[in-house]
Amino acid sequence: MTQQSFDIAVIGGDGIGPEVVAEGLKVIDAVGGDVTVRTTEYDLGATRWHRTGETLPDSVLSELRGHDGILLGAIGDPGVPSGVLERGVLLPLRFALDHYVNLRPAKLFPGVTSPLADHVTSKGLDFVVVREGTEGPYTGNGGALRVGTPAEVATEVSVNTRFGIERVVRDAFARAQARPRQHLTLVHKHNVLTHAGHLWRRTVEEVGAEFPDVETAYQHVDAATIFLATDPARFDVIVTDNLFGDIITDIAAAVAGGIGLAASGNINPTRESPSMFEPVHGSAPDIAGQGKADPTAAILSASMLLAHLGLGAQAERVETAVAADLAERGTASRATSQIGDAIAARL
Ligand SMILES: NC(=O)c1ccc[n+]([C@@H]2O[C@H](COP(=O)([O-])OP(=O)(O)OC[C@H]3O[C@@H](n4cnc5c(N)ncnc54)[C@H](O)[C@@H]3O)[C@@H](O)[C@H]2O)c1
Ligand SMILES: CC(C)[C@H](C(=O)O)[C@@H](O)C(=O)O
Ligand SMILES: [Mg+2]
Repeated sequence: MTQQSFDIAVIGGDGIGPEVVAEGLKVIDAVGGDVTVRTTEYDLGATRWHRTGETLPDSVLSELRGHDGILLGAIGDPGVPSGVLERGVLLPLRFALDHYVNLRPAKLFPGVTSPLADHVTSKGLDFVVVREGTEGPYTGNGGALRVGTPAEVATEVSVNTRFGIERVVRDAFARAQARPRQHLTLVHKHNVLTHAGHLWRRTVEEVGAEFPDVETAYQHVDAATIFLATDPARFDVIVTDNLFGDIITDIAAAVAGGIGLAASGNINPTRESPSMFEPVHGSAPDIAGQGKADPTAAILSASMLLAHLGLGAQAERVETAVAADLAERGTASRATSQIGDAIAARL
């Protein structure tokens, strides 16, 4: 078999980011075989900002574009004003690299304890959220007037384009079509957000005509949170906007065994720019530096990266090793590096 080699950019970032990414890299190394993964580390986040005042320099962005994929830990730090790094590093990466599919699987692995009752989880919990990644209220379309006065006004306009919705909806339908259940739920709030909501609803109806095998459903986002907590088995693929997707994927992570297990991919399906894989969680300042963050989400994100590179067999091996580790782990608390070592050892 021919040796395959890939160039991966690594952004540890802030807080527990570098701690969990190190374990993801350990696992990628352990996959070995005829795959060579060269990694280049990029220093982005609070440390760089304190040192230089920079968030995401153009030169770094253009170097990142030259890689086959990006593995990221987390961005955000309590020592930096809120939003500076999130809006200065993380979102510019997702926007500039046109990561319009933010893919967030939620699956309850055997042996993992969910906060949901057994009779709820016995029906299964295995769905994927396709979160739009480049639009909605995230675009920065807004502003503030008369700041600090009693007459202050602030706006954050949600931007929804037919182009942006259609491409992510088509991707979600294709994913639903390829899954055994062939079911897609649109989550929005078209009873109140009538302009954006109806555009999403019509787009789902129209694109859906191209996927006659896929059954569709609709849920308002508030009701969707009920069913995520009481009957997650009803979901197969969920498609939703950027902000609703952010919120429901933290709930999805919680019911699937915890935020330490939830992986994600910021994907550019056209492959015109590298996709970026990262845990759903953030920099967890409350536990940073203590070696107790769960690196499983970062390891599963690394596995999604391998799959994206066309290394499906290797990705499956990682997922199998993670499943075995989770089944054995029980409620024992283990250090970040011990979990990474145990999963790598299974490979
Ligand atoms: N993609 C990202 O880079 C990303 C995602 C979410 C939040 N953030 C940023 O991270 C910072 C902290 O945000 P937050 O506190 O709202 O969310 P968070 O996800 O960092 O933490 C929420 C809770 O989950 C726990 N937690 C998170 N990851 C864990 C892990 N791997 N193992 C065990 N426990 C874990 C934390 O200890 C905390 O109690 C903020 O600056 C935020 O903007 C970044
Ligand atoms: C940090 C923040 C910008 C980010 C988001 O809202 O997308 C995070 O919460 C996530 O879920 O990746
Ligand atoms: Mg989030």
